[in-house]
Amino acid sequence: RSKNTSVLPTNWPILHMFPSFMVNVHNLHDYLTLVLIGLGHNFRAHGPPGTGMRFFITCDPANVRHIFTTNYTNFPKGAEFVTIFDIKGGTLFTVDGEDAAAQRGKLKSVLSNPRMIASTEACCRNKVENILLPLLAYMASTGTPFDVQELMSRFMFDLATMSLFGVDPGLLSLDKPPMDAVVALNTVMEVGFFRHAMPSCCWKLMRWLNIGPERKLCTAHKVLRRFLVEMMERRKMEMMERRKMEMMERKINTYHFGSDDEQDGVDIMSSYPNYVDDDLSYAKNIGYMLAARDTIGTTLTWIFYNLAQNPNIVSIIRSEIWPIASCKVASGVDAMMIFEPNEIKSLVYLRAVLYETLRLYPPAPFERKTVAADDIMPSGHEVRTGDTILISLYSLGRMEGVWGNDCLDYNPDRWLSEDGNNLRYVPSHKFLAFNSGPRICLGKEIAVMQMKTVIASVLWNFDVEVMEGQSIQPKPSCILEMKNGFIVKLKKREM
Ligand code: HEM
Repeated sequence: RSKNTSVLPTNWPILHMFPSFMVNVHNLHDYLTLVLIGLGHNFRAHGPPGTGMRFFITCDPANVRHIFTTNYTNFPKGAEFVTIFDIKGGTLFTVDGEDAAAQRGKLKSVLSNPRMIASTEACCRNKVENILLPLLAYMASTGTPFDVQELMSRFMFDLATMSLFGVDPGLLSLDKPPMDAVVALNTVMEVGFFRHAMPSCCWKLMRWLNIGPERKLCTAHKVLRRFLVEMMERRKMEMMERRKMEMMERKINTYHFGSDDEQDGVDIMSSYPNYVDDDLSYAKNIGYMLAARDTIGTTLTWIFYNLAQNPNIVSIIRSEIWPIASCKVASGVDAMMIFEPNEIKSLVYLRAVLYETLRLYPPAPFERKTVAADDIMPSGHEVRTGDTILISLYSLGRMEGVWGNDCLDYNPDRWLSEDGNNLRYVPSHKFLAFNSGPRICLGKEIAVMQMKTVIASVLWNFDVEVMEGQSIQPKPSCILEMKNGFIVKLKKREM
């Protein structure tokens, strides 16, 4: 991959590099990658005068370590990020400093509570066994092509809502119920991308006039508010029902030794008993839905896409699963094999497949930080107070200087130790998909468990056939979804 100077953005008088980025906005991640290759992992870009757009764009691991770990207090998310994601305002996803530390501490203890982990595992496993696999078996028996991205989006939406509210909205179903709230979440991420790319005065004017993407976002807010209110109501009803049942059971069983504590639900809302229906709670719930749903749903789709191009890797995954499968009996009408999260936890090659997908297709393709005080990057670049730093995770995973000359090949082996039995250590400033430093993702192990459960169960029971003539490309959004989805057909495996 020689340095191609023809892709470098033209530095126009007045408009600077703004036109080059606007022309390539439909393909921004790949365009940025080419520019970062051409300019040695870092460059500076300015918007038109008066817009305050002063960017330093990087995918240099040494700079990443400096920004996310060594000097991270100097690189907060910043006020502009908060206005861009005003929907998540005041939550962990937009704040810094002590406020972030307090919210993070609380959420970390909620997500690492063993009862919460057990409940998340059970929800995922049951959803795969009772809904996902039978639905896929039906698709296979009727030879119906379907969009993996839509299916995974429905699946993850149900799981994220269940872990938040303890209520299953039931979007993953043969009847394909309307997915307005899913579309609304996607709109939040698409309009977020648009806001990142535009001078803030432009999108703020559009918001004031309620036109274009801002109008779409306004409608999305209304849909999401309605959805969250409905989920809270359903949660209340279901909890009342549960309590009634428990009381009846207590009357019947005079030897009941359980405490009230043990009867409490294990969804996330139960850990926030002082819930009030205000803007902050709304923002927290939306933030959680975006963190837990979009990331995994998107990654699962890219995994199936990559595996479809690499049947040899599918065979290796099946060989790794075989010792577990050979001790089990298939269940259900369609005789399918389901794998317990605990059984597949230690599968090293399957984890390498997830990481290899996240390297090339990180669901959060870029991070945005602000410079609090003038600083010099390890690369030697100076940054000034108020500058915006964009870190391209998408490009970082595709740099020859970081991953070697096969950086564009899909090769899970690169994650394995020499004997293939363990994972190789790769520092998070090189593999940034789950973020790095004190703000590293809090849901990494939950995500790995859910993705492994889905991939192992689907690959063991089905062969995946990709429909021809598709154009696979990322959508311009803050989440790396596919623009046109990914259509496949399934065939039940004979065993
Ligand atoms: C493939 C799956 C996932 C990926 C690639 C991923 C990636 C990330 C990234 C890049 C961030 C930093 C975001 C930012 O700074 O703006 C982040 C933060 C976070 N993630 Fe994840 N995530 C995944 C799944 C999850 C899940 C399932 C949960 C919850 C169960 C979760 C909870 C969080 C939380 C709470 C934060 C905020 C941490 C903080 O700001 O201190 N993530 N994640």
